[in-house]
Amino acid sequence: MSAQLIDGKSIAESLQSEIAAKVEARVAAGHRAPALATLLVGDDPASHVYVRNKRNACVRTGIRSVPLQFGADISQQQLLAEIDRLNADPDIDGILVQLPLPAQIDTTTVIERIRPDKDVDGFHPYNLGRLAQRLPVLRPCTPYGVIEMLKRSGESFYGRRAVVVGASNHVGRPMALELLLAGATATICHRFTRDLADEVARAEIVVAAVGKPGFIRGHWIAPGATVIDIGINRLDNGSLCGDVEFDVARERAAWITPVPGGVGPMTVSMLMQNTLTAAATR
Ligand SMILES: Nc1nc(=O)c2c([nH]1)NC[C@@H]1CN(c3ccc(C(=O)N[C@@H](CCC(=O)O)C(=O)O)cc3)C=[N+]21
Repeated sequence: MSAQLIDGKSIAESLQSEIAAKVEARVAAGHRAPALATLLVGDDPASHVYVRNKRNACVRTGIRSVPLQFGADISQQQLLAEIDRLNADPDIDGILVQLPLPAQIDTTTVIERIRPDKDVDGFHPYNLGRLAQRLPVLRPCTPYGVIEMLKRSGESFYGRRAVVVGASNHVGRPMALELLLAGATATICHRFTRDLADEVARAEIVVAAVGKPGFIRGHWIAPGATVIDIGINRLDNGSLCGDVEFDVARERAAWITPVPGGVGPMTVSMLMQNTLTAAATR
């Protein structure tokens, strides 16, 4: 049996239409359009796809995009001064600093400088802490997108065994917190996990967030499982692939997300949602 594909791209598009309607209603009620400032430092080629997709999503939802670009040699102090300016600007609702940053800049210092109520990435310790305490405000876009995608495909979480592979601050950890909030039994696996194949084989929901092409072997997947692939790996031939050995996994899973066209577009839609939320709670 071959798994059903979860069409993240089309779910993300429906979500953007709903966000567009809400933005339009706000504007009709006399508010200005929500505004998102994005700060791109240097030019990491991998950032371009994401930046382009964000720009398109802003156009589709009616969110005002304020793109700011800086040379790779900008000092930390200069970048922090930009954030301070945007923090204080009443016409800006959301601030996103594209990661990774060049080596002279300390990422934690930068993230912690963004006002929590403008932190549309949901990376600030305030927002992660709120999620950990079941009181989410601005939620990290990728994990939030995975939950929204599964809800909209009619999947339930209560009591289900979910295994997240990857324990990063921005994806794996908040993913486990989201699954826990949704009622799943959440396990996080990482580089010191002793028997990864066993952990994955026990999972009814597998979420891969490793950043290594084909790292999750298809034969590990339990028959009938739901497989969510967060990996976005660019191969030498220019194509994108996920962390899951897709062709084998899809013959065992009941539901699986493709790469591209799965979680990536959902991340972008949740960024639009967070920007709208930030504007509405201003
Ligand atoms: N502060 C910050 N926040 C982020 O959320 C963030 C970041 N920095 N740095 C880079 C990563 C990567 N990321 C992507 C999100 C969506 C797609 C995406 O839309 N992918 C599509 C497009 C594929 C294509 O057209 O090639 C897909 O998977 O179908 C890609 C990459 C967000 N990131």
